[in-house]
Amino acid sequence: MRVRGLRKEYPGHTAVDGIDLDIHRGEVFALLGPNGAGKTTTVEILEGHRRRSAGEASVLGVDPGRGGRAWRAKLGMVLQTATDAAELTVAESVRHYARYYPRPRDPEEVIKQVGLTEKANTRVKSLSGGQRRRLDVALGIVGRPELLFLDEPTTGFDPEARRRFWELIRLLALDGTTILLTTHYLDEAEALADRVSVIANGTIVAEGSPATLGGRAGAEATVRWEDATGPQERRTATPTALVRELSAGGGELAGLTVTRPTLEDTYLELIGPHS
Ligand SMILES: Nc1ncnc2c1ncn2[C@@H]1O[C@H](COP(=O)(O)OP(=O)(O)OP(=O)(O)O)[C@@H](O)[C@H]1O
Repeated sequence: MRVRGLRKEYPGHTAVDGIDLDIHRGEVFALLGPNGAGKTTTVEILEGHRRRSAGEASVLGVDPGRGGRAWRAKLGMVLQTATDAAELTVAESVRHYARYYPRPRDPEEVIKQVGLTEKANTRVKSLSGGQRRRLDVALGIVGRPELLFLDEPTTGFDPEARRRFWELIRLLALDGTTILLTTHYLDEAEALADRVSVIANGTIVAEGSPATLGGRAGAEATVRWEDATGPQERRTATPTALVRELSAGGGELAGLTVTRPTLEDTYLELIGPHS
């Protein structure tokens, strides 16, 4: 996927203000950013659901503004707003969706992968919020997409469902599926994404791997410990040397921790000036 200078103007408001993206085949890419940053608008343009005001975009080699049926069949989507077929059962919904695609996955297998086997014969309207979201994921992947868009896919998931979903995404990525994900969960981005972009006010403010974003890899460590006078804290680029110096007397250092900025710390620092 290649995007250059993407813009979206609404009356009196620029939602996306010149975004460039390169997402390679088989890559898991996460878009991060505060509410209203322009993530969903960007994703919807790339899915062919929204017209752009300016810029270039190529998604699986096709301009998403002009993608036809064959192009659409190669995409999978989990949108923010749930699909509505409340009277059908889970199994009926997934089977129904599978029929739209030339090479669908086995619906029963997909239902199992999202952990809904026990609910296969339950009507969609009777599912809990998190179960409903898992069904959305099932519908997004049943067509065996080459490119999968996931817009805040795990909102409402319990922790176990989230871990299970992460496993599923890793399997899909191993299988060669390209994945574009938006999320507010920084641990999710860290667990899944090869690369992330941080969007604020419609522009990209940082891009990189979760480990190196915003200079994170080279950031100073914070060393904390306790001595007779109470809790101590020092920031240093050479924590090993500091710990060696502190422990020269041979005793244990009470309460010793060495931490680096988390992805969340880095993210909050990046968007700070924009929020
Ligand atoms: N149809 C619309 N008409 C006018 N403004 C819109 C429309 N859709 C979105 N916007 C505005 O565009 C901006 C970007 O919205 P968008 O939904 O892309 O943000 P987001 O990054 O996905 O946020 P969130 O994290 O809350 O989902 C917001 O200020 C929003 O109010």
